[in-house]
Amino acid sequence: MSGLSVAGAVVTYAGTTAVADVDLDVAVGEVVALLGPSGCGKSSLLRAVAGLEPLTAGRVAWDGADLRDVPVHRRGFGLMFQDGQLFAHRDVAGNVAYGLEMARIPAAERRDRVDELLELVGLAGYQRRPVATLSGGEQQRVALARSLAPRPRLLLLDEPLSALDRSLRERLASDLHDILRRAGTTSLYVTHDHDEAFTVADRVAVMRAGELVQLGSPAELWAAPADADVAAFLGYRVVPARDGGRLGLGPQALEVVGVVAGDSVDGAVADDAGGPDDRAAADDAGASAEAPRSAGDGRLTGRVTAVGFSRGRTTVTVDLPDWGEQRAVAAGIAAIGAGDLVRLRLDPAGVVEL
Ligand SMILES: Nc1ncnc2c1ncn2[C@@H]1O[C@H](COP(=O)(O)OP(=O)(O)OP(=O)(O)O)[C@@H](O)[C@H]1O
Repeated sequence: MSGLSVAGAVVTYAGTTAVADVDLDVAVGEVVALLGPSGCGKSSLLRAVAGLEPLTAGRVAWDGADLRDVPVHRRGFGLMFQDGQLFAHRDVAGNVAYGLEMARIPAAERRDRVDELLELVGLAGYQRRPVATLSGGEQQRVALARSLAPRPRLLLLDEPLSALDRSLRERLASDLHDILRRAGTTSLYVTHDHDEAFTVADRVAVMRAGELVQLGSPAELWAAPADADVAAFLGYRVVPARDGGRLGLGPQALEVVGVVAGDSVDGAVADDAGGPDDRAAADDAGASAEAPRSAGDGRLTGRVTAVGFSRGRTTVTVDLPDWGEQRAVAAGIAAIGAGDLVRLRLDPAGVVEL
């Protein structure tokens, strides 16, 4: 079985092109995320796969069979949206059983399947709860159970977590990863959040202005973003490199290795950090209280403008010559404050050349 195949897909609205010539395959059992900023065409592509939006050109096929003339409800695809759109007058079990009733599954079998699904989504025992008494996260778990119940051959999820707050979103994204794998459900997952895409998906398709600009596993995308825009969208800070090109600094790329006593920054230093191959900068850990050397020795020095604390680590914002304000981690530096002059290490593993 070959799964989903999208070829040359174009979606237009009154002359505006929302999806421009997209090719995308999703293998059976695979979870692929469509990732991109608002308005880039993710939902339009998802809706075209569902059959909710007509294709202006191209084709959508499942297991090699063109779905052009197959209406939405006959595609065997499940749908889940940001707002789970639960039936308020039904309890949790009634919601999960909905698709099974439509498919005329016998009552006893329905009950077993509902129990199994609630167990899978972490809501065992919730069968009789009115949905209005559930938290937002629980409601989305019910919505997920409901869309998985009829065993869709493809599950289409459109920003299923975006109405939830961040910590809940992170936890549910990781649960979703496990649930979709355990259910073995082939899935296409729309999100504008790179962390969510990386957590949930096997492969991520980055979209921009209607086009698919890069497709790869989270590790592949992170290791080699297609261009500066993709890098920035994935969370890299794009800065100029000394060769006239650009570098992407990952969130852990800069580490404070010491506070410089007194003195001012002696010459521009940012252009001495050449990037991943600049081992001189990387090796420069250690000494903590000496004046910066002159430009050319591969050291980075900058002035702290703000100090924060995030997930158990001290982070600082440092103003660097040529690179402006950048975030750096400051593990193990006890006393550090705004105004301090600090020396930093550039970790080559956290930097990409663009
Ligand atoms: N029904 C419609 N009629 C006209 N234009 C539309 C319609 N739906 C979407 N568009 C336009 O098509 C483009 C792509 O929209 P789409 O919703 O697919 O993007 P998206 O990446 O999913 O964005 P978001 O995350 O904000 O939903 C946008 O410019 C949007 O304004």
